Amino acid sequence: MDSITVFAPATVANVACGFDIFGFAVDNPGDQITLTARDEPGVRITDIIGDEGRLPRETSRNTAGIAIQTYLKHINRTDVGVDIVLHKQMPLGSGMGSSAASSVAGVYAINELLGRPLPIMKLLPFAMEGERIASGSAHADNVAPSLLGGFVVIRSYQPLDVIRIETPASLFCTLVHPDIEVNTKDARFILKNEVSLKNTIIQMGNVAGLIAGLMTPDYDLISRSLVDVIIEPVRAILIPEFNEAKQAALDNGALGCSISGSGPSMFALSRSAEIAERVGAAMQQAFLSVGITSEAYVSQINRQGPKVLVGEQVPS
Ligand SMILES: Nc1ncnc2c1ncn2[C@@H]1O[C@H](COP(=O)(O)OP(=O)(O)OP(=O)(O)O)[C@@H](O)[C@H]1O
Ligand SMILES: N[C@@H](CCO)C(=O)O
Repeated sequence: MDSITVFAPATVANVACGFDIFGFAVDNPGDQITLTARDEPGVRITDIIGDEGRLPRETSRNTAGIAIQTYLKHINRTDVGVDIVLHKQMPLGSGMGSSAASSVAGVYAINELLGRPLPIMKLLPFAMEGERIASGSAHADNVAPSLLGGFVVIRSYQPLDVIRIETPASLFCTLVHPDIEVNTKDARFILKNEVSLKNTIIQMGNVAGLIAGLMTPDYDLISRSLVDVIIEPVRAILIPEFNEAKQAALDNGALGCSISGSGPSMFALSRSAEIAERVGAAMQQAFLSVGITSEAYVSQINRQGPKVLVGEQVPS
């Protein structure tokens, strides 16, 4: 095989109470990448479509490029030559894991193109390198769910310990992206370094409650646990109409609603597709009331992660 096209899904990181440790994948949007083998060694970005010229074409500054480069170095295959065409199908600085979707699509595609020398789980550190250049921090709560699919817990970063959690089949996510931009680097910079013992205890209770609620499953427990007393109060000011959009989601039957990743997108979880659609319309209306247009996406938790669109998937 000398060419492959892969799609990697967007993700909701943090999931209210789990800053840097929880994330899940959704069906759409996502990024698409095509890799074509070349005789001459080296990783080259030949085209990026859909970024309005804003993303770095330099391999070592693009999350897809850096993920592929560090992967090839690790497996001692710097002799490999590959051309990258990246189709950005989601906005930058969106809070939907745009930088992560590119790096996951890239590293997954190169591993398949080479006949899968590494198991999927081992690709995670290379995708995390993409996050390091995008936001200054190699956080895994976008790349891990995009790569593995499903709802993921990062129990530890050193050593990396990632667990995939079962979620109820009828759990639906509404993701609303208001047409404004928040840079992850900036959204991390405004966070406080100290947290009170009182808030730590509340947050730990919600973290444990959310996992128990998802695994049982217990929708009321999920609902009670989708609360963030540490990060959301600080970052909410970056999102105009945050409180109104959140209230609209809850009034329309959402189990909970918070910031997706570092924002400005917001997510809500609901018990059915119908409720999730209604919640999305109400949230969009809240943004529109102050003249902010938005896109809404409704899907189940995506359990598949990346998928090969053109080319052959290596059998597992
Ligand atoms: N392939 C890529 N896709 C997206 N951003 C990239 C890529 N390569 C490099 N970057 C850089 O990463 C930054 C965007 O990352 P940022 O984390 O702010 O957005 P995001 O990934 O959409 O956010 P979030 O992780 O909150 O969803 C931009 O500065 C951009 O230049
Ligand atoms: N956990 C990261 C995710 C960024 O999408 C943050 O909130 O900064």
